[in-house]
Formats: sequence, C-alpha cells, structure tokens
Amino acid sequence: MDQACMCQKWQDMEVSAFNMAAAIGNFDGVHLGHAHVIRMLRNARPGSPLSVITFTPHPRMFFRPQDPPFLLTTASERRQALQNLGVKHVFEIPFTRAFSSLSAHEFVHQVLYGKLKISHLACGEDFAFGHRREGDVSFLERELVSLGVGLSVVPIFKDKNGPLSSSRIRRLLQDGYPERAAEELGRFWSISGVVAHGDKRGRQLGFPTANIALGSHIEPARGVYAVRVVLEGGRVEYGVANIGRRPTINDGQESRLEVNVFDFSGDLYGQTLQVFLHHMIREERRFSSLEELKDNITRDAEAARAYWA
Ligand SMILES: Cc1cc2nc3c(=O)[nH]c(=O)nc-3n(C[C@H](O)[C@H](O)[C@H](O)COP(=O)(O)O)c2cc1C
Ligand SMILES: Nc1ncnc2c1ncn2[C@@H]1O[C@H](COP(=O)(O)OP(=O)(O)O)[C@@H](O)[C@H]1O
Repeated sequence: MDQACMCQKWQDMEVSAFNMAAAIGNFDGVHLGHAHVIRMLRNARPGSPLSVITFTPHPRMFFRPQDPPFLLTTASERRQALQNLGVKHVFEIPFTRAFSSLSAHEFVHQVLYGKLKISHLACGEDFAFGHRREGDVSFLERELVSLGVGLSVVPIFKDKNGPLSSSRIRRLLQDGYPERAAEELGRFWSISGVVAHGDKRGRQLGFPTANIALGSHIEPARGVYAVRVVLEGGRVEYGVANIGRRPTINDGQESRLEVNVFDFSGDLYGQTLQVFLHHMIREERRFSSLEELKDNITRDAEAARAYWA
C-alpha cells in the first residue's frame, strides 16, 4: 500500500477489504460535482472512513488510445485531490480488456461485493458500468438492495451554466479561462511534473525556464500565464509560464509547460514541481526575432508580477 495516499493495489484488495463506504467513478479533475458525491457519502455514513473506487487508465484512454491526452488530473494528482477532500482509501482498478468485458452483474457481485465488500456506495445519477455500459443506477439499486448494500444516487451538480462536468472544465482551460475553471474545480488547476532539460536558450534570453512535459494532461490554451509554483519540499513561489510549441524557435514540436520562477536562482532539474495556472496573459505567438521574443517575455513577466502584486 502507498502510505502517502492510502492507495491500494487491486491485488491487495481482498486482504484489505473492510466494511466499506465508497464513492465510485472516474473522478477526473476531482471537481465540485465530485466533492458533492463525497459529501453525500459522508452524510450517508457519518464517521466511516471514506473510500473511492476508480479506474486507471481512464476508460476513454483505454477505448480511444489514438485520441490526444485529455486528463485534468493524473492518477497521483487525483489521489492527492481526493485525499484533500478527506478520502482515506483510493482503490484504482486497472482498466484492462478483461475488466472491460465484465458484465454489470459480474462487476457488482464479483468486484464490488465479492472483493471489495462494500456496505454503501455513492455515485452520480449518470453512472454507467459493465460491458458496453449496460449497467445503470436502477440496475445498481436492484442488485445492491438484494445484497443489503446501501446506495446514494447523487443528482448531477448544476450551476448557472448547467451541469458541471470534467469536459466542461477541460473546455474552459482549452479556451484560456483558468479562473472560471478554478470556480468549478474548487481550486486552481495545476500540472505536476518533473523538470527536464530543454535547449538551454532560456538563460541566454535572461529567463531560465523549468520545462515540464504535459504528459497525459490536457493541453490548455497555448500562451502565457501567471502561475504559482510549489517546489519539491513545499516552498511556494510565483512566476510566469508559457504553454505551447515555441513557434519562434521550435515549430512543430511537442507542447510543453515552461516556467520562469521569479526571484529564484538554482537548479530545478529533476525536481517535481506543481504549477498552478491562475491567469492567462496572452496567446502564444511566433516572433520575427529572438530580440522581439525577449522583449515580450520581459513584458509578460511584468504583467505576471503585476497580477501577483
Ligand atoms: C513568459 C514566456 C513567454 C513566452 N512566449 C513565447 C511565444 O509567444 N512564442 C514563442 O515562440 N515562445 C515563447 N516562449 C518560449 C521561449 O521561446 C522559450 O522559453 C525559450 O526559447 C527557452 O527555451 P528552453 O527552456 O528550451 O531553453 C515564452 C517563454 C516564456 C517564459
Ligand atoms: N528562476 C528560475 N526559473 C526557472 N528555472 C530556473 C530559474 N533559475 C534557474 N533555473 C534553472 O535553469 C533551468 C532552465 O534554464 P534554461 O536555460 O531555460 O534551460 P533548459 O532549456 O534546460 O530549460 C531550470 O530547469 C532550472 O534548473
């Protein structure tokens, strides 16, 4: 078991099964709607340790591996965000071919009841599961009642713009609205990643940047952002970041996140940083010279400092 996040491996599940109150779903982003499901679970079972049953990889990645990456949270970011909501145990079921072909009946009886020994389950009203998503909440209700297991079906959380969802938050980030995404997530969206080596041009421009691959994260709107950075060890710093393909110097390459941390000098290579996008300053552009790029980065840094001031 991973102590830090209380995440349990599928293979250990039977051994560690207990009288479990769990919420089930993909929980990508761990947004306010997800928090509502966890809250309903807590209300249904006050005082019980709360668990989440989820899937890795996200089923969409399994069924459509050719699609571009789209996650709001990687598995470890999701564990952390769930833990912050008071979840004690996260069970990540490997989403494999064999697992995807389990019938809804097999999933309830063999996995939820047989292996995980759940005593109460909470899910959103649109939860569907089992081979070809054949199982829905009314099926779940019938089966769980027959097993003496409680069920909380949580209505879809809505705000003035309609139902809150991971895909709505993805669109806000892709359109360059990190503040609006934050209202729906309940926190600013962040990317965690290990600092990699780049082309060593940043320091020549006077703006060294810690480069982080987007990995399986969604690509937000390409451009410049005011960011908050949590260094390894927890120190909080502020900075300016670019997300994109750096068309001035590097057209066509993979998109990445590059952060210049204000008033910092030191080596960040190999460190895991958490970078929170707070505010979009401008779109990424192709400049006609490095000089022009440098002038613009200088202005971006001033804009980001003004934002943080
Ligand atoms: C605040 C900021 C804004 C940037 N804006 C652009 C941009 O609009 N267009 C572009 O091609 N590159 C942009 N860049 C990326 C730079 O080209 C890149 O950071 C620089 O070449 C250093 O790359 P390196 O870390 O691989 O050495 C920006 C970088 C920063 C830090
Ligand atoms: N203020 C800073 N912000 C970001 N990285 C910094 C800073 N000061 C020093 N560094 C270090 O410099 C490296 C970036 O320098 P840069 O010339 O852009 O090289 P690279 O192309 O390898 O990213 C970072 O990975 C980090 O180790």
